[in-house]
Amino acid sequence: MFDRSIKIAPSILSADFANFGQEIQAIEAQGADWVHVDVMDGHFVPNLTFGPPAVKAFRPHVKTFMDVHLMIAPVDPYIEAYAEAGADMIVAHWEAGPHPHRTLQAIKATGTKCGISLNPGTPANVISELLDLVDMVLVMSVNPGFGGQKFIPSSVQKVAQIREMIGDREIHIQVDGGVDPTTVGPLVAAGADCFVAGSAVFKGGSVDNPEVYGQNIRAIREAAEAAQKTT
Ligand SMILES: O=C(CO)[C@@H](O)[C@H](O)COP(=O)(O)O
Ligand SMILES: [Fe+2]
Repeated sequence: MFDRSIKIAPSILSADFANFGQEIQAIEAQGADWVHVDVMDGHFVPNLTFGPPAVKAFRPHVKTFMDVHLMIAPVDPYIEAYAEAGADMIVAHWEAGPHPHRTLQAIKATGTKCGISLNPGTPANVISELLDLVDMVLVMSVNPGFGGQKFIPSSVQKVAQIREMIGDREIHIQVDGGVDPTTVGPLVAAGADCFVAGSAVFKGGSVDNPEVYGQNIRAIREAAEAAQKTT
């Protein structure tokens, strides 16, 4: 059955880079639903993060669901490597190349779940012909590349447009960038169900003080569920 419940996916871009195994275990023990891995190439975005060997090293620590957000161009040559590394879902950017349909077919061929992401400057309607291929649409609510940026409010309207386009298809809408207890409510009302949060989850906590992660996750979830009740 399709899971329409609120899902919180902490981004390990905000974790302690010397301690990923324990950080992943801590966020899961404190209520994370998914673990979000941000892959950056220093070309599509001005930052560099995790190659397939790093993702493979994270895999045994993830007991929930690992979504891998590929901010790389070209993307097609690396899809199989990230699938083999253990991604449960691979998300590619619409802007990563001229053939997003082919990219999504390549992701599906690996057997992992499949998502398409849109930058803040990209309108919703470009994915109308791609929706039958995806399990999730990721709406970027900051320009990709870094954690800790300010939420872009027009993302709410884009989520609503995409929810309308999806109709009765079983597709998640994930929002990524600047999500916290103050920004999540309108996103839920617009139709999103999955929320990436980096700084809002990891701020103030550590593997020695993991209860703070729990408090931070609960604060986002409570704000989201409150909005869901009134929608
Ligand atoms: O994909 C990205 C950034 O490009 C994100 O996943 C960020 O890591 C989210 O961080 P916050 O905005 O929640 O701090
Ligand atoms: Fe991300």
